[in-house]
Amino acid sequence: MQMWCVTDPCLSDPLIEKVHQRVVNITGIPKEHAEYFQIVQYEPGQFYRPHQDQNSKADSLVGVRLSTFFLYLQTPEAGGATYFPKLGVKVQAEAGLALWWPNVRDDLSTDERTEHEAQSVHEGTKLTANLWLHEYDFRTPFTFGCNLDEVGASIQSDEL
Ligand SMILES: O=C(O)CCC(=O)C(=O)O
Ligand SMILES: [Fe+2]
Repeated sequence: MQMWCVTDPCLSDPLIEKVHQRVVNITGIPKEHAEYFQIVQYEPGQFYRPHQDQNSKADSLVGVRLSTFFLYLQTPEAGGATYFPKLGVKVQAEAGLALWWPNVRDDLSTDERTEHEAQSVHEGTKLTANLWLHEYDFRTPFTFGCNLDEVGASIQSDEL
């Protein structure tokens, strides 16, 4: 199950604002450059195949998805790790932890090294949040109703 925190009451929730402000403090990437929090819940047997998060054209209005800020909100009882096969890094899902990784190289080409997968949850529920951080302002064109599919930042392209 997934949902986007793109309308009220979620969007202006003080906790969401506070978490986003912390992301801004850590990354230095302005709030407007972020997509909206995507909340994803995995039940036993659910996973997300290996992929790269960058899906937005470099010459698009919003630019590339520079990096991913990823939060674990609920710890599953078993399984559900995030695995970066090219880096040989596996992070066990644990509520309160956050990961921040780059999706592109300096020349804005996709950085295949940060390909990753959500491994299958075996027991319990895993709850997470993605926040994709763009090169340019994402929120203003989104608010004005620009068709972001056409500019390459399809906010609904991520599937479980
Ligand atoms: O849940 C995870 O461990 C990773 C999820 C992910 O890669 C995504 O939603 O793009
Ligand atoms: Fe991902």
